[in-house]
Amino acid sequence: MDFDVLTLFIVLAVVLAGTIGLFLLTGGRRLPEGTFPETRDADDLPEPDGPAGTAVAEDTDAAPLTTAEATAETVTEPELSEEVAEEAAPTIETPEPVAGRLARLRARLVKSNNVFGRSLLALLSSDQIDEDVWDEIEETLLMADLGTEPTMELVDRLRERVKVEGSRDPDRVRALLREELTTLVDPSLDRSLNVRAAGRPAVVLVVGVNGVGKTTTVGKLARVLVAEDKDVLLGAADTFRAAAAEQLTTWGSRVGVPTVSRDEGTDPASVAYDAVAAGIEGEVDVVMVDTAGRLQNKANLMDELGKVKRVIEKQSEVDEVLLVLDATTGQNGLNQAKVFSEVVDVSGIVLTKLDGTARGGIVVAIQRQLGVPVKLVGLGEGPDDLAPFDAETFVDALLEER
Ligand SMILES: Nc1nc2c(ncn2[C@@H]2O[C@H](COP(=O)(O)OP(=O)(O)OP(=O)(O)O)[C@@H](O)[C@H]2O)c(=O)[nH]1
Repeated sequence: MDFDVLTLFIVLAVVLAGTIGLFLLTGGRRLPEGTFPETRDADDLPEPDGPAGTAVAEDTDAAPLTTAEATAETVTEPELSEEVAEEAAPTIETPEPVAGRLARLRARLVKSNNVFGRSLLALLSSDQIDEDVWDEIEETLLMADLGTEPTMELVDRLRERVKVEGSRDPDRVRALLREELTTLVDPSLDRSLNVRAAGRPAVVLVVGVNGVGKTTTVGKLARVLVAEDKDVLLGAADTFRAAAAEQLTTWGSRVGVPTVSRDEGTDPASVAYDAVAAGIEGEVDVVMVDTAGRLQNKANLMDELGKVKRVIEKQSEVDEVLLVLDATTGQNGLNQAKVFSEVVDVSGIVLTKLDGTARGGIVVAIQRQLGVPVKLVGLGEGPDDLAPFDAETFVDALLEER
């Protein structure tokens, strides 16, 4: 009898202990069979109905838990994920749309450059165009950095046409000047940017002397490309100054574009190589490589630039080599353009700071000397102050009445 009581007592104790243990393990919730989540990737889970996460937020008290609910509870820490989301999503700027940007920049071009056009018009409309007037016209063209040869050519053409037509009517004179200037600026040149490549990113290399606006141009151009829905990656191959890489990174991050940069003093060719490799790996549309400013008469620096291009070419063609020239340096830019072209085969010119000068004639001089088209113009320090160059718009802006 004593033995039976003892056995019963032991059995009851074991059952009670088991029940308490189970209760503690399950936290008091009833778990339906086969629904307890093992840790697994979210990808393995069935799609919950409705927007992600809402079911968990609304249903926490209801039993039983579904697999998705239970897993979400295990894996997701809402406060933590909100913090991460905030940190990972900085405010991305939306670049100015093309139409608005171009209208604004055209007005700026008119403002700084039509002094040149208007004085030409005034001279050509004068009652009597004697030798003094022709000398003044010549001087105006030279002052605008048109270059000697194009100036002589234009004056000859104008002399001839004014003589034949004999008209001083301002509208007629404007039309005539417009035609001749447009011919000089050459609307037939292909000014499109080569930023499309089949099966790989297009590679753009940006070069020039110090302080002309290379980094700014890369930043502005990245915005233009982002506005055109292109995936862009930047390479900071200006390793002379740490600040240059920071400047570029800032430009990029403002529009959500990543930048590959390395420590100051790193071989710029290796940074360029890494940037292009990252672009290929990430399957971006365009990789733009910024380089350090260098004087065209420093042979070692020009050799270094040649090496940057050659090293990139180990894994990709370079589709566009943009030489950035400061319009305010006038004819000086021509020497730079010549030497850079010999070293890296320049395919397009970016003429910056055209907002600060009435020397728009440099466009003609450069194209003549190099046979390379001006493709872009910088018209201010603002992020959206870069415009594609168009011969007719440019000439119209020169001759526009304000
Ligand atoms: N007004 C005006 N300023 C410009 C334009 N483009 C660039 N700048 C200014 O020119 C200065 C030099 O620009 P950066 O982009 O740093 O020139 P950089 O060629 O990269 O300079 P380095 O790397 O030192 O050779 C900056 O103050 C720019 O804001 C432009 O189109 N108009």
